[in-house]
Amino acid sequence: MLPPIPVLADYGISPTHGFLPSTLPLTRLPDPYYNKWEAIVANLQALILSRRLRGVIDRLPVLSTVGLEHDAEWRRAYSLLCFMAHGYIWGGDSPSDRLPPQISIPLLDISRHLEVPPVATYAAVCLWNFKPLFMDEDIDNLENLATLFTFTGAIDESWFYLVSVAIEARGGPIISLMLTAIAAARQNDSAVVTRCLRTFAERLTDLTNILQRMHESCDPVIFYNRIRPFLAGSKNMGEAGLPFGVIYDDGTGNDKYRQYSGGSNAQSSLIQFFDIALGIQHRPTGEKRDAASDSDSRGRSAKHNFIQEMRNYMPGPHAQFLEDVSRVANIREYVQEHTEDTQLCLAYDACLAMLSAFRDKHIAIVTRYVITPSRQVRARSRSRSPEVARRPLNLAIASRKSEGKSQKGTGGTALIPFLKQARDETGEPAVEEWTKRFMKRQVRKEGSGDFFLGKEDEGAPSETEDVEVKGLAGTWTMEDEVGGICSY
Ligand code: HEM
Repeated sequence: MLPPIPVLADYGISPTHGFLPSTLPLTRLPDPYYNKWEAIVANLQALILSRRLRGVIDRLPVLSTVGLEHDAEWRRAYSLLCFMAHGYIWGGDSPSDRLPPQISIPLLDISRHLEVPPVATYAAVCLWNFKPLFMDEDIDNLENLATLFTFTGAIDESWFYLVSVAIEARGGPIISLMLTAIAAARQNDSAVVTRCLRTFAERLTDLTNILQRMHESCDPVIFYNRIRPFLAGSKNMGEAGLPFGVIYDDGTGNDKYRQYSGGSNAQSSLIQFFDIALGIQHRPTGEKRDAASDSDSRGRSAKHNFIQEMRNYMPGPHAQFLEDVSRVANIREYVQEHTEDTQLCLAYDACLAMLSAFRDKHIAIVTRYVITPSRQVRARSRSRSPEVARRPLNLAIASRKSEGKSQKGTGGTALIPFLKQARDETGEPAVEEWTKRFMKRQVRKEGSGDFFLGKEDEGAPSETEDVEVKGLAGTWTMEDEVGGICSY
C-alpha cells in the first residue's frame, strides 16, 4: 500500500502561508513575568552599541518557561533569547565563548520544546520575526511587512529578513498545490498534474522577482560587515575568535563546548520542499553526476551533504514533513513514464527552469553580498590601516586571518561551486531535449553584466584565489572552480 500523503495541519504548516506560522508572531509575551526579556530586546541595538548588553544579561534573574502557554508564546520566547544570545556572543570586542545561565537554561528548554537548535536559526530570525503593517493586507507583499527584532536597527537588516518572509508567504500555497499534484499522479490524472505544475512554475517566477528586490534596501557592505557577524554560529569559528565553540552554562558546571551553524536561508524548508516535489536530488557537496557509481568515489559515500544537514536547523515538524513528503514524491517518475504527454513534460521542465533561474539569481546575490565584500576586507587588511586594527574580532574580519595560508588540503568546499552544483542539479531531471540543452548551457559568469554587480572585475572571484570565506551557515573556500568536501 502507498504511504498516505501528508496532511499540512499535522505538521503545523499553513495552507496559505506555508512554513510561516498560522498565528501571526506575537509582538510581546503576554505574561508580565517576561517583561525583563522584552525590555532588553526592545533596547538591543543601544545595549550592543554601548557594550552594556553582557552586563545587563549577567544581572538578570534566570526566568523559567512555566509562563509560556501557546505555541506563539514559545516561538516569541525562542526568537527573544536567540537575539539576546547572539548579541551576547558577538556584541563585544571579542566574542564570548560562554552563554550565561540567564540565557542558556530557558533557551535549551525552549529549543527542546520547539525541536529547534538553541541558535539563531532561519526560524528565529525570519519565520517567526515579522508583522504585517496593515492587518487587512497580505504578508506576501514586502510593502506590508516589518520585523519584530533586529541586532542593528538598520533597515538593511529588516529588509534582509523580510525578503525571505515574503518569499515564504508567496511560495506557501505551492505546498498544497504540489500535494494535490502527487495525489493526481496516483490517480493518473495528467490534466491536474499539468495544471499544478504550470501554476508552480508561474509562482516560482514571482519568488525570483521578490529575491531580486534584495538589492533595493539591503546594502552589501552593511550586510557583510554589520549584519552577518551577528548571525554567525559557533562551528568552524576559530578564526573569528571561538576556537572550541560556545559553552551553554546551565549552572551545573558539567557543560561542554557546543558547535552550531549560524542562521542561513539554506535552512528554509520551502526551497527544500520544491526540490523534493520535483524529484531534484542534491548529491553530497562536490560530488559529480554519476560519481556515486564510480569505483573511485564509492568509498566517499559519507561525504558531507550540506543541504541535507540544514534540515537539523529547521523546526522539527517541518523537517519531518520534508522526510514524509520524500516518501510519497512521485512527479518526476510520473513525468518520465509519460514522455509522450508534451504539455505535462513542458510544464515539468518549466518548473525546473524557473527554480534553476531562482538559484542563478541567488548566486549573483551571494557574489555581491559575500564574495565581493570579503575580497575588499582582505584588501583593506593587507593595508594594515588603523581602522582595521580597531575593528572588533568577529566574522566580518575572520577571512583575512587565513590570508596567505593555502586552504588546499583542508577539505574545504568553495562557496560558489557549491551553489552552482545545487543549481546544476536542479536542471538534471529535465525531460525535453530542448530544456536539457538550455539547462546545460554555459551560464555566463555569475553576476557579470548584471546591472547591480557593476563591472565584471568586481563580480565573481578569480579562479586562482584561495582563501576561506564564511558564508552564513557554512565555512567555504573562495576558489571559484574547485569543489571538494565541505569543511565540516
Ligand atoms: C543577501 C541575501 C543572501 C545571502 C548573502 C545569501 C547567502 C547564502 C550563502 C552564503 C549560502 C551558502 C550556505 C551558507 O553558508 O549558509 C546560501 C545558501 C542558500 N540560500 Fe541564500 N543568501 C541570501 C538570500 C537568500 C534568500 C532570500 C533565499 C530564499 C529564501 C536563500 C536561499 C538559500 C538556499 C535555499 C540555500 C542553499 C543552497 C541551495 O539550495 O541552492 N538565500 N545563501
